[in-house]
Amino acid sequence: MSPRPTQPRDQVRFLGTPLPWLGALLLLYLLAPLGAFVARATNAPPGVLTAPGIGDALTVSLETATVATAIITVLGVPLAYLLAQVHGRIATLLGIAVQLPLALPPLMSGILLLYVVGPYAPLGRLFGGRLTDHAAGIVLAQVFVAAPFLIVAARSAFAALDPDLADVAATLGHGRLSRFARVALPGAAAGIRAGLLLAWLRAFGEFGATVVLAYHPYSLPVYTYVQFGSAGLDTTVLPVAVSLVAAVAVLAVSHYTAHLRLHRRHRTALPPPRAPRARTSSRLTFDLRARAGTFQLRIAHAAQGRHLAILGPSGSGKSLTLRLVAGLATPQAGYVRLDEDDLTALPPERRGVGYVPQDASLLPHLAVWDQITFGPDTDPALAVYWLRQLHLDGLEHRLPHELSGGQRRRVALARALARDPRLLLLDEPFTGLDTPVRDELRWELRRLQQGTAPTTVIITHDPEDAALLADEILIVAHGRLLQAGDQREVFAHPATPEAAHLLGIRNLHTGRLADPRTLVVDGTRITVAATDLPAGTPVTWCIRPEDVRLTNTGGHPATILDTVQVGAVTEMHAVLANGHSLSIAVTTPAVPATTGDCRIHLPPEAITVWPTLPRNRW
Ligand SMILES: Nc1ncnc2c1ncn2[C@@H]1O[C@H](COP(=O)(O)OP(=O)(O)OP(=O)(O)O)[C@@H](O)[C@H]1O
Repeated sequence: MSPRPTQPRDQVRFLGTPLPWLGALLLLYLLAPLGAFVARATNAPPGVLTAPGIGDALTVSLETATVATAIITVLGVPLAYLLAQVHGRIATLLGIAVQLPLALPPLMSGILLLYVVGPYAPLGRLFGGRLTDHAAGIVLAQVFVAAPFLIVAARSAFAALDPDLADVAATLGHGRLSRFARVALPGAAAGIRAGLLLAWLRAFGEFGATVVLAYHPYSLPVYTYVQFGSAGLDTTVLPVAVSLVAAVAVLAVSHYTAHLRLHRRHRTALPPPRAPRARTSSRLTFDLRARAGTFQLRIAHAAQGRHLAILGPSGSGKSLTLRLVAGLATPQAGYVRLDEDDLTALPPERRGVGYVPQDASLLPHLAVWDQITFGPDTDPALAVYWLRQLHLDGLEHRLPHELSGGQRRRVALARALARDPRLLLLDEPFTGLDTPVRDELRWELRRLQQGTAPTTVIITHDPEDAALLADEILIVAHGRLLQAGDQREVFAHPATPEAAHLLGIRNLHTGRLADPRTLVVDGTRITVAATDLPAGTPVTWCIRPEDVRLTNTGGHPATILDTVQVGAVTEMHAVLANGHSLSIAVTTPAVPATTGDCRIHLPPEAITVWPTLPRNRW
């Protein structure tokens, strides 16, 4: 989402505080010397505006600063990337080490460098003393003092990247180097550009280390120092003016290029579409043990169905399971198989698995067509097929921020499908979408599943997603499998109260068995299908709202407190005489909105009973 522009009212409020005055004070301090310089320069006697040798000094400074910045870029960007990847004590130590040159007075940095590249140091001798008092010495000094500016800025930019982008790129077939070049570099471009500018400016203005390491040839700052020392303040007017002009020119160019758009928009004609080749659906089998921090996951399943849903509460290990299957996380032990193929040892880019993370994770600098064909071996004809199937025609040139939430999800889906994966992994694909968009996309996905889409595994919190998009359900909680099986079977017979809760069954209560066929709930006796539990067992029981019947005779007295018509379903909130709440859902015939006394029938075969165990939670 793009940041909200500052409103004029906000600005007015800001102006009423002391903050602008504090900022203005610093700005005044920063600009005052420049103002004073301009005043002095305009009144300077004409004779001081000549400075023999200044052209050479300027050339030396421009060239050495540019070469130093090039070296800093080639070496510093990979170092910054590496530093953004490592964590812990080593990362902290490395971070401190690369920032040390910032803390040292440049003069001392020059002295330290002399120990390494000076004429009597081993490296200096190796180069016949040409690393000092030479342009090479200026470059070495500039690299030392200016490199931290790039490294610090680029490291922050790399660290701020959404890791899902690299994960998606991996599942699309991009190896490590390609992910660095195609995902990390463009993503961190703004930070790198800012770091480069700072590094160049710092290198251009470098004096302290340079004067120790390479007094000759004169760089512009050293030349200015020499002029000042030998002929006084007035003779520095021209060198200072030249420095200012050069710095302002570089800042202006940088400012202009910062607004140039890095992204490309697709302009060529699309090829004719090609449908994915028909194939038998693959069966997923896995047995995985993994750790994430203190969290332990142990999950195994041999899928019988073609489409799996993993249902579970937040933090139960659903995403971790999906990432393990995709190869984006490493298990402590176990395997992942697709049919007879063992994927366990394969990196994500070679698993042939499509992955759609929770928030679509589109690359911000790529237009829709480039997103969909981002996989290195994506067939453009297949990409066009999915573009059309997912109703994205006409949006090819749009950038992610120009798409709606639903369109972004469609692009992410098309991108994963365009590589023709054998297995499609979807991590909560409808989160954050409003109901109509969610419904539309859900039915769209179901249509694709029934057609050409590959085997799918979908993670969801929503039982409706599972009912619509899976023929097999896995319920996980606390890193363990609670129940797995055919979708209808799991919905009809949840294995535990926690599973029932996750399946969205609302009428979940406790009671005690008077005998294997009679449940007592706060004095109300309810007949259940025969259980093999002994009399006196404390139990948890449930009945689906749609299984509760309104009746004229028999049943239990109850009071309807509220009735709501939700589409074709009438939902009622009732209480039994003992005060227990019950949800009732009636589809046909339409029930008039009503409240008041009634009688309800709880069919014994619709009631599920579990012995209450101390660890049962929902
Ligand atoms: N990098 C990590 N370091 C430490 N713990 C982690 C890490 N990644 C995940 N976890 C922990 O692992 C557990 C499982 O995480 P996971 O993302 O798989 O949950 P989830 O079931 O997908 O949850 P949600 O529905 O909220 O996305 C959580 O308790 C989480 O805090």
